[in-house]
Amino acid sequence: MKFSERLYEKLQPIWRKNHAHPFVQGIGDGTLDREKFRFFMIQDYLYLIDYAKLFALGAMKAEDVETMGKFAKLLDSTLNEEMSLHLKYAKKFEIEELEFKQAKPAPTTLAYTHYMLHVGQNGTLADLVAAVLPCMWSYWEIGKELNERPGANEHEFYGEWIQMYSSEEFGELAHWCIDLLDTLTEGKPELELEKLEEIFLNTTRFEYMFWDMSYKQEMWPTDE
Ligand SMILES: Cc1ncc(C[n+]2csc(CCO)c2C)c(N)n1
Repeated sequence: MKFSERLYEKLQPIWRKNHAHPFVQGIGDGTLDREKFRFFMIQDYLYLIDYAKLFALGAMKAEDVETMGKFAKLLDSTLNEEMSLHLKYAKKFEIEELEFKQAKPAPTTLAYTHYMLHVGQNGTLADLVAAVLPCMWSYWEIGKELNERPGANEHEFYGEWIQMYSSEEFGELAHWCIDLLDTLTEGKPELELEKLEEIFLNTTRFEYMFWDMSYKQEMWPTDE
């Protein structure tokens, strides 16, 4: 069994929760409160900055030129393509550039990105890939599912989001990352695989927490 197949089985209960979450359902049927989406976009903008740094770390740790080049491309496309969606949404939701620039990470954003950066900086390339994979894989699955709903990808607010994450380009990205992890884990001892499984599970959990945080627009409780 490929390592990714084993992970796929493990993550099912959390993915079912992700798909059923009112934030995700609200994107799908277009009923999501705009303020919640606005909060999500700003936190996601901060998330992407740190996430992009993981691709820089991936390029550092890559063991061949092809993988290094792919990470470099990903760094570029996260900053210049995926973020352009956020900036487009900023216009729709009247978010000033300054609001992005001055935004501070909520506890879940900070915990999630710092956990990934910790793993990326201190671990192996396989550790790093296990940490970043749930982000790509789960968005692709959610994007595909929502895209199948009649009219969802044409919704005036959330349609573009669905179009982006259900696109072939994002599918290929997720598959590249899955294949890389499978290659890196081939023939590795069980103890090492268990460690990777835990990293993967932690960021899968953080993906759920990110939806939940956004739905609740959760900031620091001490600042309220
Ligand atoms: C919390 C959170 N999780 C996943 C994504 C999706 N995503 C982020 S970077 C990337 C790949 C390269 O751009 C993908 C698919 C997101 N935006 N926010």
